[in-house]
Amino acid sequence: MQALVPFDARHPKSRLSDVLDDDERQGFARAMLADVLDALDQAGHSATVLSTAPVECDAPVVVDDRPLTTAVNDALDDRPLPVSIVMADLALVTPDALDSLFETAGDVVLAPGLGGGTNALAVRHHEFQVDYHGTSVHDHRENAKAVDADLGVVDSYRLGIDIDDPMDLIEVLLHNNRRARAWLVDAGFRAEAHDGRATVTRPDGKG
Ligand SMILES: Nc1nc2c(ncn2[C@@H]2O[C@H](COP(=O)(O)OP(=O)(O)OP(=O)(O)O)[C@@H](O)[C@H]2O)c(=O)[nH]1
Ligand SMILES: C[C@H](OP(=O)(O)O)C(=O)O
Repeated sequence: MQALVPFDARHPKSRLSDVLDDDERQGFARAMLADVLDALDQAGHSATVLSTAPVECDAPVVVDDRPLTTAVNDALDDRPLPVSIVMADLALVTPDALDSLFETAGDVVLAPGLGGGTNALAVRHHEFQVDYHGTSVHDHRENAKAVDADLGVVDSYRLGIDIDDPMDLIEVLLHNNRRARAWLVDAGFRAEAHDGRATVTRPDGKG
């Protein structure tokens, strides 16, 4: 299945600004993007990055600086279905997790994110439209119903965790073994246990 990977190359991961400066957010976002692209490649799927600005990565890049929803809906209209939309901040994703998305039946298959987002989609219905931000998973359920699209949902922690906030970084240190984790370790981040809970520290840096 063809995959679109939306990526904000201009101002990525602003919710991490308390622990990463501008350059660091650019570097970390690109490390997560590379891991997502690797997983898609290993799962045997061709990926195109739908980016707000040119970006160096191991996939073709389409630059579209319009808002996410507009850019994705137009990209869907321009391509034969099925198409998946896999977010570039799914640092825990693996080929097996992606297979669970692609193999789940439905005209529209959702991989919900924590907090109401839509971390990944598989679209097999030509009238379905995306509507990101806010509680997009609810909006996508409604949009599927509005066009009589059968809905599938993937129950996957590796697809369900996107890296938005500083508290999400522990998941990368614990469950990613690729570029995103290496980037955090090189930047001085460490996972530590305190009072039975895993926490992230960065002894020598911001955060
Ligand atoms: N092409 C495109 N991708 C976007 C846009 N906004 C977000 N994305 C990507 O969509 C995915 C999920 O969005 P967010 O979690 O909001 O990512 P983000 O905008 O980098 O993070 P914040 O600045 O903290 O909101 C990420 O992989 C982003 O890179 C956009 O306007 N255009
Ligand atoms: C793009 C957006 O990501 P979030 O802001 O929820 O991380 C969404 O999933 O609707």
